[in-house]
Amino acid sequence: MYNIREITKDLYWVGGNDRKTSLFENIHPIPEGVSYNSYLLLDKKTVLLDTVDWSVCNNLIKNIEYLLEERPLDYLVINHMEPDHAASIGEVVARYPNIKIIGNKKTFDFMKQFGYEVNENIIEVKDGDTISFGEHELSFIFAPMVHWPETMATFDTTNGVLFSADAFGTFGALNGRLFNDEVDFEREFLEPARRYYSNIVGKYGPQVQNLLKKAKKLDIKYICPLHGPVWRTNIDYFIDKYDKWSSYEPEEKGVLIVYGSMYGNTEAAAEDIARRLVEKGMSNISLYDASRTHVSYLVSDAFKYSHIILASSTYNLNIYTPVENFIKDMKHANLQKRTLGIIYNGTWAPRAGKLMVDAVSEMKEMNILEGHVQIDSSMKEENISQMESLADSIIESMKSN
Ligand SMILES: Cc1cc2nc3c(=O)[nH]c(=O)nc-3n(C[C@H](O)[C@H](O)[C@H](O)COP(=O)(O)O)c2cc1C
Repeated sequence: MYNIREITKDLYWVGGNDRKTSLFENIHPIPEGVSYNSYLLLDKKTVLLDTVDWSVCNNLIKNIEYLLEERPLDYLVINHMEPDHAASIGEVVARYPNIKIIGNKKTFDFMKQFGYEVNENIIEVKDGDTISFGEHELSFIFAPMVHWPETMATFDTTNGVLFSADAFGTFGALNGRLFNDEVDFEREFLEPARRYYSNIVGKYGPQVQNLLKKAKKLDIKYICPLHGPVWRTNIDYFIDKYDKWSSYEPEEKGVLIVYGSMYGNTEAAAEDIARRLVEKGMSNISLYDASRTHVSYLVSDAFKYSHIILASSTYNLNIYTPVENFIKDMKHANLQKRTLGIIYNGTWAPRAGKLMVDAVSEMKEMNILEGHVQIDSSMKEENISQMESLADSIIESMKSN
């Protein structure tokens, strides 16, 4: 059975929702599900913009068949070759063998690499090229590394629809809604959107900035991403979030505290610093046990908050592995411009402190506050003044930021 939504004249959402996959990219938990968006333009010619993940291929085919009635499918635009959007290309081509595929040189290189036949039925476009399909003219805007090298966005110059590929996407199934004004975005989607951005696209901030510069020159009326809601109101709100995230500016003054603790003593230190911060007036705090929280949530909050406190016990002369993993993932996401406090623990060779400082020092524009707190197995009276002064330095550094 079909399940489609009309977006604007001649344009339909023909994608599907996935609530079965537990790990997106086989890494990131998605308890909120995810949508794979595909769009069908019914002009003099018919144009499908991207396909979907294999898990919802049947939904896509039913939706296309319903809308096309007896018409052929003339064109497929591939904005992104990642399999969560491209896995259904083979099925679409098998059903519509005369379809012409529009992409760039790298799109077709990747199609071959993924085992698709690339024959004479392709149209290779260059950055800025346009093609008219009747009333609608589509312009192709290259967006390399947002988030693969072949990625492009497509802009309908007739009605101002931007097909933005993975940019402006988010985790979260749509549950019948499609447009941003049909959901409570801040409540339901902002955290999944931040977690999606920071973990999937976060590394490519400069490339996202390039796309935003190109987008500024367009009169955008709708943003149609490959995951999550379609934007048709308050578009600047989401563009502003993207501008912040991609320039690595924190969204909020606040403190993310991440601890790694086997027997609870480092955890007690994390609790202690949290309480001191609140008593000094800073209550915008998130505190996580790195062993129990998937690292994608930690990276997401690292993009959100201005300050991070790392509290780790020493583990076989190293940083406790889940905390080390978090630092590595922040580095992989290219996170910058944060202020950090360090608390570390050890019983005979407390090396975690120095190792955390070394690891964070390799990242750009990270301000590591002086006065690292060393705990010898468990917190003692003599640690209280150190904790107090770390809390004071955090509050003080917030004033100057
Ligand atoms: C497997 C294991 C390895 C450890 N390795 C070290 C170490 O190399 N150096 C050290 O000073 N303490 C080491 N410790 C002690 C921990 O750092 C100890 O758990 C900590 O001081 C107490 O903090 P916690 O209650 O937060 O775990 C190790 C403990 C365990 C269980």
